[in-house]
Amino acid sequence: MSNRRIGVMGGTFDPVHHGHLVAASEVQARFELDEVIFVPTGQPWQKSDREVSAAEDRYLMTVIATASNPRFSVSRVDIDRGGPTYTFDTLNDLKATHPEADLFFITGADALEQILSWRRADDVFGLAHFIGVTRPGYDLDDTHLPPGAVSLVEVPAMAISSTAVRARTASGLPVWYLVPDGVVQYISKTGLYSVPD
Ligand SMILES: Nc1ncnc2c1ncn2[C@@H]1O[C@H](COP(=O)(O)OP(=O)(O)OP(=O)(O)O)[C@@H](O)[C@H]1O
Ligand SMILES: O=C(O)c1ccc[n+]([C@@H]2O[C@H](COP(=O)([O-])O)[C@@H](O)[C@H]2O)c1
Repeated sequence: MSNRRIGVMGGTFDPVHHGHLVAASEVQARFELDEVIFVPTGQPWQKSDREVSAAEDRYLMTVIATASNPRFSVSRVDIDRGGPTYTFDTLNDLKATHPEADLFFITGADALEQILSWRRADDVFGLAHFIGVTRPGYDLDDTHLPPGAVSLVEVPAMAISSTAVRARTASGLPVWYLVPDGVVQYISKTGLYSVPD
């Protein structure tokens, strides 16, 4: 029997949006993945220059956003480990719980650009095959990465960022259709991203 094929979509997801979901869905189909596990970060250490929402809010929004897709699930490994999140740890933890699986780590073009600055960057490529996906505004390039370690995939262009969703909410602009309906409702119910009066 062939190994189970598991996609891993790591992100801060503050909040999760349709850019993340479309990328995961496209890679799932193209690479015939059995499932895609979304892994919200604990502390995203390369975003330490800004406030990041509570891990539980980011986790719950990711659960809400992925609940309707039977091939999507959400893992708490990075949140429960505590401390700064390193993909080296994420992949080792997922390998321990899924020893028979082949892992495929999905990243947008912007994250792919930064990979050599990650902790133990040389070692992460031995733990998963990396899949870089297109993102409007960024060049998708893997010439800085080990040959054969990365596949590049064009996904439907979604010019959406979590930064824009937070900024729109703070300015009172709608975020309907940028994030799933349940996430719009979660943001509104909790007051996340609103500027206090
Ligand atoms: N619109 C998009 N299209 C393709 N990939 C995306 C898109 N948005 C995010 N990604 C990828 O999803 C992963 C998680 O992204 P992240 O949670 O940091 O979202 P973000 O929109 O970049 O957030 P922020 O604006 O807060 O920096 C990264 O690999 C990122 O490159
Ligand atoms: O391993 C690292 O040092 C590292 C540094 C920055 C980002 N990452 C991972 O890259 C993914 C996208 O991160 P971000 O910050 O763009 O949301 C997420 O899974 C992070 O844990 C990993």
